[in-house]
Amino acid sequence: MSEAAKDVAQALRVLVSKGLELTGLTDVQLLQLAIVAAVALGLALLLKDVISTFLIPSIKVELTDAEANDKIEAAKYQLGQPFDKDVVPCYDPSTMQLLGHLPAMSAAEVRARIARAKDAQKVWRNSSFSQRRKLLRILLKFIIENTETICRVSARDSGKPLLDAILGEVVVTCEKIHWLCNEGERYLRPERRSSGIMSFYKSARVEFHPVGVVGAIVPWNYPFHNVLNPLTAALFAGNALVIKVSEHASWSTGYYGRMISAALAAAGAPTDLVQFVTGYGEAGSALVTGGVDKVIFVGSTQVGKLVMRAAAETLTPVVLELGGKDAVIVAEDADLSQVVQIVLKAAFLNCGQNCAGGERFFVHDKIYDKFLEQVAPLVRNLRQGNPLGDEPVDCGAMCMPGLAEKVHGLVEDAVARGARLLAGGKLRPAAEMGGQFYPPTLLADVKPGMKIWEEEVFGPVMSVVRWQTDDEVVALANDCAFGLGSNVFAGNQARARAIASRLEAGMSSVNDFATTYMCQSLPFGGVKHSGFDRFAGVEGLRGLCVPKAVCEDRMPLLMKSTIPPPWQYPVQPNCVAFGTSLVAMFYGPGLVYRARGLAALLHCLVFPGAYGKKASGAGGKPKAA
Ligand SMILES: NC(=O)c1ccc[n+]([C@@H]2O[C@H](COP(=O)([O-])OP(=O)(O)OC[C@H]3O[C@@H](n4cnc5c(N)ncnc54)[C@H](O)[C@@H]3O)[C@@H](O)[C@H]2O)c1
Repeated sequence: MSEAAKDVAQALRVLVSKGLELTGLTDVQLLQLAIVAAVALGLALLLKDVISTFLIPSIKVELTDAEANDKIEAAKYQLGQPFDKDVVPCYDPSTMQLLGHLPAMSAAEVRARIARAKDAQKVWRNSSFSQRRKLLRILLKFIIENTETICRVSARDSGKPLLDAILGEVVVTCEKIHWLCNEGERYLRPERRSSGIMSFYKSARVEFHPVGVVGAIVPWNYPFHNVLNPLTAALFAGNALVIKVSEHASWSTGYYGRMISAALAAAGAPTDLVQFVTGYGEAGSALVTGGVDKVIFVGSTQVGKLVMRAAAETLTPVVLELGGKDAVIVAEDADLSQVVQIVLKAAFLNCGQNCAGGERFFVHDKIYDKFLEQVAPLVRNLRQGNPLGDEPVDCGAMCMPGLAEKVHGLVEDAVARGARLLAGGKLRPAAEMGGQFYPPTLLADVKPGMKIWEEEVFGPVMSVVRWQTDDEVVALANDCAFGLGSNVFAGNQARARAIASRLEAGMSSVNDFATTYMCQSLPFGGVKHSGFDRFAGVEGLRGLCVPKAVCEDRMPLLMKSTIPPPWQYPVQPNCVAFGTSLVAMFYGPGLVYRARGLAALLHCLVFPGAYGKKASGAGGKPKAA
């Protein structure tokens, strides 16, 4: 036991014996008392928790037939079927069943929605953090009570298996709400900063004011999380949100939108605070230029550039969360029994339709064959089909029409240029498969020069690359236009960390995959063609605010700013000498400079007449006597 620990133990002994002396209790009685007190405290905390949970209002959301029963038969949607350009047709990509139509909004409708959100935000910006937490807790309670329905609706809209919906739609959303409720206020409260040397008598702080109306434009891969992600942060920061959902996954916003309206009403928030925009690129473009105060764009690099160009017209700030092509590096000493199942999830969760999805798997030469031997049969045995059918499936459908064909083109090109196809890789038309599917595919010996080396796949393809030295794998991984996430597995964690630190990416997970997103305190975002600025985490939350710098007198009765006499208009001949001596006194490198500065300052004040008549102060030097 260390000396310090011995001292503490001795102090405790003295305290207990004094306590026994004072109360007249035996040590057994004291122990009993302590146990009773601990149990009472535990019960009180439990009761508080039960009461506060009970006090969170519950909301009810009526379901339409198609939302309540995903087995009902509906007319089939034919790809390429002509339709009115004023509507967005919604269909289930796993079955091609037509789910309905939503309006393709005009620019005028988008602007009207922004105006409604603006009015609502004028009220909401004054809401307290406890009211904002209440809103989030209402949503969280609803999500917990309706997890399966939320996942089924998402599965129908986007074709993902229920487990993938739980992981990618619900868990991350709950984690985010939990973080916002627990830590959000801490990062949005005014933050003290140092006031500097010359302003030592001031107090300085940053205040985080809501930007106003946030415009979010989101893709189709996670229809629930893509809405709740910007919504929870934007509203918690005191903003309103206008959100443009993807034309390829709009149907579920009916259910999610009713959930949000009910939660806003139950929290006493203005119900116009969240506005949905449905439609195509024109509607998204109208949102960018329609008067929102900040744009969060989540989508492809190509469209991200258009958004940035449009936002330049109105000088609207943008966050760009764009494509990714994440590297997963596996070193020769990695624990394959851990790695194999993780890399399968990295490649095939949500059928590979993840921005931060594993696309490039760099496996060390020494374990390359063993890795492929273990992974290949598992990929071949992945079951694919309708996630809401009678048989369980591991992989679902491709949400976006035409994506399966695009992915297949990349696979064919890689095979033609020497890649080995070890699983999948066969395109079967939607009519034959009953839905838009592309099989889980494994490609070995992928190399630079293949299209798949450069382009984002956004589909169920695991491309495996061989490497030998750490320098080589870093160079290979960085040979990429994208830089969103990155992942390194090695038995030696320090080596994994060292490799990760050299990767050009916005995020790195060491001995895990994309785990940074489960830490909602961390920022999410990329470098290079994966975009810029950050969403999520402290940085993302504060990014939804205007960071206003405020400075005021620390003790106004004792000291306040006044312009020193030499600097008052008309300025005095000693004004420059006064300035130079002040600079030396405050910022001089060491005591000698500072003392000289002080002496010069005193001279300046005591003998102002020594500085001539000119305001220039003759270079700060006293005139010759
Ligand atoms: N970095 C991230 O956080 C993240 C997350 C998910 C997806 N993504 C990326 O999204 C892409 C897939 O999604 P997608 O196919 O829906 O992307 P996309 O860029 O085609 O569309 C995204 C959204 O932008 C809208 N849009 C289209 N043209 C527009 C315009 N001119 N102005 C404004 N909005 C416009 C679309 O209607 C849609 O709502 C992939 O590249 C993927 O990596 C990135």
